[in-house]
Amino acid sequence: MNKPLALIVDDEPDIRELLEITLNRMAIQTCSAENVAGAKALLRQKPFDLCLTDMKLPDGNGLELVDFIQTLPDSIPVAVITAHGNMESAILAMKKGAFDFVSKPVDLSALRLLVNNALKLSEAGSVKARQPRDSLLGESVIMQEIRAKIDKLARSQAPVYISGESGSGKELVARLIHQRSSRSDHAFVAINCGAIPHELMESEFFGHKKGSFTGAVSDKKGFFQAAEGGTLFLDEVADLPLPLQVKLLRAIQEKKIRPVGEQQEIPVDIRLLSATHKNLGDMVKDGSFRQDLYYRINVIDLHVPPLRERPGDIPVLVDHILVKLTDADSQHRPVLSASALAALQRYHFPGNVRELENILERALALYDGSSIEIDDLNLPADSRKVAKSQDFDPSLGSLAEHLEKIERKAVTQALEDNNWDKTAAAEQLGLSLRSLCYRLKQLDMDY
Ligand SMILES: Nc1ncnc2c1ncn2[C@@H]1O[C@H](COP(=O)(O)OP(=O)(O)OP(=O)(O)O)[C@@H](O)[C@H]1O
Repeated sequence: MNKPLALIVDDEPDIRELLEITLNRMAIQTCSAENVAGAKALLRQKPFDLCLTDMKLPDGNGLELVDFIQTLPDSIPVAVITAHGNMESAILAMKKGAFDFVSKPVDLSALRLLVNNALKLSEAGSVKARQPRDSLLGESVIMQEIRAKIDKLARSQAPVYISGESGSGKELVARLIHQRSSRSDHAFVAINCGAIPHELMESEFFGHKKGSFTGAVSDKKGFFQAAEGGTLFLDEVADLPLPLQVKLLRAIQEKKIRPVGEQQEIPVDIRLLSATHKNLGDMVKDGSFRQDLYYRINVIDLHVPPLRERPGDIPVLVDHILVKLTDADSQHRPVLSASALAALQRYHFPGNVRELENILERALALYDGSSIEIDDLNLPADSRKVAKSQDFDPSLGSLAEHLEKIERKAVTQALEDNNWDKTAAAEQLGLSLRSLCYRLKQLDMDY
């Protein structure tokens, strides 16, 4: 098998040499450049598997190379070498598509981990070819965009902050990023930060040594060590108490943890994903969430929109859930009447996909065995009224056309009610301003 080929870009000969020796010992061939121009020329000539670049170069900076590599037909993993403590440039590089960073002075064991992760990424198409075990369903434009973003993010080590309402699919998104990444052979550890008693948090996160406190009867590994080599998903990250936020920030920044009662720090290799249904930005403003931690975990932001903003996803979700709940194949699953489906598409789903699962589970217990009707869904009375008055009649057009008509009517009504003030109309419709603008564009009603 051919040895992988890495490009090293640094203007300091000593550092170039150190990196070359380290990589050569890992059976990786290397080429070096001392500036941006030289690096670009080599990148055009040779099929590299990886690039390691210093940030400060005589004729420019490493970010230019990160940008340049994204434009190549076969983009390769690129990691930046940053001055110690300069998290800003590391974060900026990851936002631009660098898959990770290492800080100076370069810790060789951290470098080896990084290089191994990078090379797993470039194993010919292995990431893309890997079959996902879970799938994020939905044919709406926004869901297609989210799936494409997941594929892209799976190739990076950057922390991702997933926002969205409860039950909208944030954990599923996190699992998919992990399953499609080079870390998928290691653990995906999902933690609900709101469910851990505050006094146990430090030991749960970082582990403890036997005898370090009453009740510590043996050494215990924490979540970080459980996720070693894999992904740590912090759900409800907004619920972390301030003292733990400080410790978490340190662990992420240094890539090291110190178990309770232990003198030595232990290096850890995890990818951090986090989520919450709360508004972390507001919490930073009111001082209940640390700005520096927010900045660090929110390198890449991925928003999962509520189900009511993508009613077009409901049919495929219904099919999937009914198959899952009844263990039937897709041809023998129970079916929904057209009016029941239309009612679901009108419903505002405060509990999102999780609520849809519950509604269907209940309906399966109630329906008469032929098809699931509106009454079997047990939706709140007001949403049923609307649905009945707007029943779907297939002779008048397709379901998509029918839904578009309803949507157009509701949007126009809200704009008229609010004197064409988009912000107020969005509020009335229970949408963010951004989603209203997006919908206006889709409906060709942009003004
Ligand atoms: N697009 C989707 N395709 C298939 N299943 C989905 C989709 N979105 C959500 N689900 C399912 O809905 C349920 C809730 O999703 P998930 O737990 O990921 O939501 P969440 O946003 O993390 O919720 P919470 O904020 O309460 O933790 C899960 O069973 C998940 O598999």
